[in-house]
Amino acid sequence: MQYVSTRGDAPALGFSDAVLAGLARDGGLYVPREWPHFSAADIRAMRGLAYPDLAIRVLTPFLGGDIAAPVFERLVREAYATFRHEAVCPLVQTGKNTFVLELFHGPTLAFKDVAMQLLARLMDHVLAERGQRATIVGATSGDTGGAAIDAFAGRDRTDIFILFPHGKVSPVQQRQMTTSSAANVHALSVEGNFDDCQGLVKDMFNDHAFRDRVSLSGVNSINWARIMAQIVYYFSSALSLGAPDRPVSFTVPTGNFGDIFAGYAAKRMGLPIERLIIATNDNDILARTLASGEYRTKGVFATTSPSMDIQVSSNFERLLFEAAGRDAETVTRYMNGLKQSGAFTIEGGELKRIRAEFDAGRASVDEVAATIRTTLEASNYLLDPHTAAAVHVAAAHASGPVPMVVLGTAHPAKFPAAVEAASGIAPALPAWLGGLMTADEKYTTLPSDLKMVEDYVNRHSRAAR
Ligand SMILES: Cc1ncc(COP(=O)(O)O)c(C=O)c1O
Ligand SMILES: N[C@@H](CCOP(=O)(O)O)C(=O)O
Repeated sequence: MQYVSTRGDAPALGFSDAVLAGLARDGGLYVPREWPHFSAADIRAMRGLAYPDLAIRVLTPFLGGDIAAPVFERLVREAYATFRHEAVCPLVQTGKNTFVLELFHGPTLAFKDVAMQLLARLMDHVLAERGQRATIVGATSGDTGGAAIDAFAGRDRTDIFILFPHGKVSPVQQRQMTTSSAANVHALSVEGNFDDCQGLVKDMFNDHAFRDRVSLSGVNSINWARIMAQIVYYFSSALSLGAPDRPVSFTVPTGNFGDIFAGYAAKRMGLPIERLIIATNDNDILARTLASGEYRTKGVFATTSPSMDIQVSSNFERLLFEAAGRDAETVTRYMNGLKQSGAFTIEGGELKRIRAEFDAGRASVDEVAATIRTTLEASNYLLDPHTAAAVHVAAAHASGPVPMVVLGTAHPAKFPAAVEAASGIAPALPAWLGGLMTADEKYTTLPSDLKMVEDYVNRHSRAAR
């Protein structure tokens, strides 16, 4: 299996190289050259597999032989042994034909753990085989950072630098990043918003001299392995609901478009997915884009679902590549428009292809709060604000006999203030995270300035030459 860049101007890479590369050298994102495909019989044969076994079955075609089968199997089993639920990603019924797929039973209580626990082990393995070190730089609106720090803390071959927006993440999220005592962990509080942090990370990748000097790698969903690992839970949940003999729809709380792109990938691989529904909060650029065909950034609003407070939705580029028939020139033109004027217009045929697979809706802060309250009353189920945004949007798209699965992306205890204000219940952190809110914090505050951030990384990375 080879991976190609959405901008068409970077060399195609094998799996291990694509994992280490993160962003392609032409600024694009790697996607598999072709989608592996499972027949209905293949999918039927996956029924009853435990989550790690399913992950091995679904993901092996992406490896292209780069990782030996027994090694991959060990890494997968170790990754999912860190989860506190036997099913890893259990499916819970919350309504007549509606379900929440709980993705928050990993070490940091968000769906990011599902991919990050595997990615850290994969990277470590590849670096060890090659006798190399890497510098990992990541941007977070709250959850990726904590998950990455948990997964990479103490690993000798990597130093990890996480940029989070100063004062714009929840206290629990901040402490998951700032209380690590591992010497290879660097939490950087950037004076800006998430888009600024993500822009800095992409600029570091596009500064090739810097990139090569520090052996830069990325763990945001620009990294193909992040998307890849997230494909598995679409299979696990659809199988529980009768796939391949019964279609399923998914509503996904969306920011950077990574999680829902994994659903699109699952569909391309043969999983019978009826609709993929993008749920946004007040930062509704994707809902506006699907409605109008124009992708136009405007200011970021602070909401009660901070991890979705995003305007530049990185993985939408991967979908544009597919919708444009894999025409990298079209994608490059769109992305240049975005860089120059903060906007681009999607052409008719592409928009039609996107609308054929996706719907979109938005939940305001008030609608999120009302959904937390009404779901608790009706189903005795406490939602976090991100999942609540999706439950609100899903209600408008539920269609007859097709089950609707909402991706439950975070545990309510990560956002206790918003959840308590909405429901009157202050969700407690699990006992094993009990010391988090009293542990000492360690982080560095930096302006949103490329040179200053690069200088910091350069001085603190053991991979820097
Ligand atoms: C809790 C939560 N829900 C939803 C999202 C949106 O996911 P994605 O960025 O993959 O669209 C995020 C951030 O990524 C998140 O942390
Ligand atoms: N919501 C994310 C933003 C980064 O997304 P990623 O999936 O590209 O890592 C977060 O919580 O940090």
